[in-house]
Amino acid sequence: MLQVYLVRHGETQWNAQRRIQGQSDSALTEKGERQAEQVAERAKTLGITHVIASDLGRTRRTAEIIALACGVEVTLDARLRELDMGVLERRSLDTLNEEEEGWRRQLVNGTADGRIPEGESMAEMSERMHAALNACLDLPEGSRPLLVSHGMALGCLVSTILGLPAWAERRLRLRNCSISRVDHQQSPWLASGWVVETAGDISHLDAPALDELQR
Ligand SMILES: O=C(O)[C@@H](CO)OP(=O)(O)O
Repeated sequence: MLQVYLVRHGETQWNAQRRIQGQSDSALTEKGERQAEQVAERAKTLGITHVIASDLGRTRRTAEIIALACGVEVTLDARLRELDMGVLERRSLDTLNEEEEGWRRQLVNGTADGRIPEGESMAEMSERMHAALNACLDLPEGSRPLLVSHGMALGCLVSTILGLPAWAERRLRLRNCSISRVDHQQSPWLASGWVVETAGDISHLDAPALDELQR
């Protein structure tokens, strides 16, 4: 049975400032670097054979720290990027006007194909995230990959594996450097395919970051 570990990157400057990143980027904070070290220590005990990361800077940096601890190289996969948040990228959550806040909320309230202007829908992101996860099935027998991605992207992946709609992702709190695990099982009696073993585990962190919406 293939086990795949899912890690959100460490806290960034813009997470701490409540600024929207999407496919734009900001550097890890000092706390984010420490979180990455702590998740790397945990990863070292898990027998990780591959570290595969979104190609954005914050995930690359987190992945490099984890890969070094695990003695493997980082592979980049752009399908693991955060949702493209179009015209709202780089904006502070606290400066959105009513119309802009409406666009943002459409993403998480079930509006069919809701998207921020010039951005991506949850359904589109779900499709590319599942493609990246399914690519792990082609790794050699005995592989144990760890994917480094983003809050909404991983939330959407885990939600849809559970059978929830892609926009239910905010019902899952995936904090910076949390670990989730999904397994691919083939069973004649139980659901075949991906199952969620654990989601949002932060027991390896000494001081978990607040989610940017909680701040
Ligand atoms: O893009 C962002 O601003 C946030 C949204 O949750 O995602 P992440 O920090 O996980 O990249």
